[in-house]
Amino acid sequence: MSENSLFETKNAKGDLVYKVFASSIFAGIILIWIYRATHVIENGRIVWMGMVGAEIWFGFYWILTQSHRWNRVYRRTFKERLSKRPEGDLGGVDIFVCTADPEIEPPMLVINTVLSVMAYDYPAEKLAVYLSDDAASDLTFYALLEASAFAKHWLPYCKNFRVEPRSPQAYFTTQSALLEPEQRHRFDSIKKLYEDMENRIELAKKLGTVSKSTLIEHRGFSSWDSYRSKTDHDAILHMIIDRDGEATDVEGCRLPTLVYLAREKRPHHFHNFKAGAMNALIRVSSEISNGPIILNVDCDMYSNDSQSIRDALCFFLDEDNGHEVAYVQYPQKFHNLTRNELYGGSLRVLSEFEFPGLDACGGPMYVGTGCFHRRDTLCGRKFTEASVFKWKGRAVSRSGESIAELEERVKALASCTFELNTQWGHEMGLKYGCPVEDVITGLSIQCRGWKSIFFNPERAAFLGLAATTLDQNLVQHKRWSEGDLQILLSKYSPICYGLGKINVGLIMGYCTYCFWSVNCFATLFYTVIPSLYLFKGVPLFPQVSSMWFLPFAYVVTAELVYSFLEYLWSGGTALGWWNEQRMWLYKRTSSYVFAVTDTLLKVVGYSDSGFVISAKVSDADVLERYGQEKMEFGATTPAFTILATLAMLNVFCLVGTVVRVIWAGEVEAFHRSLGLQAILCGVLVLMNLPLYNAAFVRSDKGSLPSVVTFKSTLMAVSLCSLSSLL
Ligand SMILES: O=c1ccn([C@@H]2O[C@H](COP(=O)(O)OP(=O)(O)O[C@H]3O[C@H](CO)[C@@H](O)[C@H](O)[C@H]3O)[C@@H](O)[C@H]2O)c(=O)[nH]1
Ligand SMILES: [Mn+2]
Repeated sequence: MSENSLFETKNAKGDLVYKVFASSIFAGIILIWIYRATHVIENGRIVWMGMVGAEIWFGFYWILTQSHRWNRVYRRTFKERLSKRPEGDLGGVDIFVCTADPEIEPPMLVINTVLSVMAYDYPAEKLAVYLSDDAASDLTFYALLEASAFAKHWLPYCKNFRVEPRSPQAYFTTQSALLEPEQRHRFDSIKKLYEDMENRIELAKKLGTVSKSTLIEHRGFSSWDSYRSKTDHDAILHMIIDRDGEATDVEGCRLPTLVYLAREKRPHHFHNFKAGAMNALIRVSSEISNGPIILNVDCDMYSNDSQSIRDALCFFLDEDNGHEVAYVQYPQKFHNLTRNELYGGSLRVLSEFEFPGLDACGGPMYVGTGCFHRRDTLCGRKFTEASVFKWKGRAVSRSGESIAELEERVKALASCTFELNTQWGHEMGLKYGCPVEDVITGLSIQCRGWKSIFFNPERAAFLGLAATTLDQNLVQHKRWSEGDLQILLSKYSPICYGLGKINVGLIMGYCTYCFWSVNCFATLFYTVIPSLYLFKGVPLFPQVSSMWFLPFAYVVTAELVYSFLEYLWSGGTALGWWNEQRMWLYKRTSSYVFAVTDTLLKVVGYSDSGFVISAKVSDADVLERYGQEKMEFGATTPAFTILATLAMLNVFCLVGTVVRVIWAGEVEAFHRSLGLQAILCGVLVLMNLPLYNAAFVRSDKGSLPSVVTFKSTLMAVSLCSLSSLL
């Protein structure tokens, strides 16, 4: 590392210890395989094959996950060295915020994100913020106008008092009362301004319309004259703040450019969801600001650290390694998690272990938000040794063009027909046709020779909203696991496409996610068959007294203890780990099942995968239960039917077995041959305690609907009786 390096990379501590440990697990897995090969179950060939299949799968999958842990690297930046360079050395950064539905993503949420990124500690004349609104909502547009006026007070306030975070909502809710008198006064007045703005926006939302005077005041609203519906309208583009214009804040300083864009939508033109929105933004921004660096965030992911742009630039501008870097990905973090992460949505282990592991093999995936890209790479440019990062983008010249003329010209880039017969969505921009446009785009960038960087600073750079109900979590995971599986089956499969282009460890790393959903088969088998056979009194695992018992016991216990420690090291709680195990089970037995089925249907041409937008607001009573960490089962969905059936089945098998053993006095024989099976079944029952509670005890709206309880009980009883007849 030289004196001028802008970042440093360190290897994880305790690497060797981990490698020894992992090798011992691997030995255990091999022994389990040998045991199965040498102990065929005589009267039950099919079940034996199922057990073999599941255990081969688990072993194989475990090997894949080692790519995340074998080597890990952690990054640190030296911003102070960057700031020694003259400010003039910094260039344009364009920030894209995407929103798609004013009901699911309320305008107040969206503008808080917008304000937080407008307030980055970065020269305003080099910053441009673009909001893409896939709903073309005049309410969102109105809120953005309000935000632009509020920004004139907010930005100087943030800079004068160096406040963090710079999302006003987050700032006002976390700010303590201990302020210097001078700031106190400004604080009160800015808070009042914010609340007034909020009231006006909420009022407009309630009335369903913006006040007449506002309508007349701003020419922008006339764009809605020809609007028919959110899937049928012209492109709408407004430069709300033009940094080259006269606009300044209340202290006379420049403001960043602010642009509203709703790309054209027509019913017979497919819009490609977020990927389509991003590509329209890439083109539109290239004619307005053309910043060589693009940051993209979801509308709920506000900036929590005003220094993040400078951190990210340390990687691109580093003299030794910056030329290889295509994108810098920050972890997704959330501000609405409960203490014990009821739905396991914190992605903790992913941020602390898995992505640093990928980073050691060539770089993390692109996960759609909190990611800084080089514009030219995103547009398809290949890596060469000469890819040294230069600020000199094509300067945008506006020779004598008025804002209205500029808007009119640039709008054409956001039309439905613009992309016809072009490479957009294929070789250029984000890729189309996959529910995880981000992952497939990142993979193809890496396959063109680029590296990426994972940067997980002490202070979270971005904070978003995690899903707050079980159903939402399962739906989100269905989208992710389905998208990842589709990548595996597409021409961008990391195995075929990536081989020879990226590191084998990285291919394995991608495969861990691509094979997520495939886990459903082995998991379903393991949660049903051993329990049913326990009920029948047929052993499927070695006896406790046998030597073969040891590898099973070792692999399972050691892996559980390790995953527990990993979770604690990542900053989680013990109960949080337990909750995550439950979610692990629930995702594998529901989301992943649907992901696999839908993907298969898509392959044969029967279905099309969409993009179900994650809910960002919930009813007050749902939120209250979420706060109390009570699982939300209050919906009649096929997913809940599966989960409840499995839960009932296991409890019936366990209870049935206990009754039988005590009745017949077989305790000793049972202990010897069915010990492991009973433990497995017992653990499944323990994991499902919240479900039984929701089915039989609770009576609030989050309890399991009685039709689901009834259906699942019926199915579980039928399965148990069927299996004991066979
Ligand atoms: O047609 C669409 C659909 C979605 N979005 C936006 O995409 C973002 C992400 O959508 P969300 O419903 O919040 O999905 P998540 O599951 O939370 O998103 C994760 O996973 C997605 C891929 O499945 C990535 O695109 C996201 O960046 C990543 O945060 C939001 O800002 C949406 O407004 C659009 O702009 N247009
Ligand atoms: Mn989201």
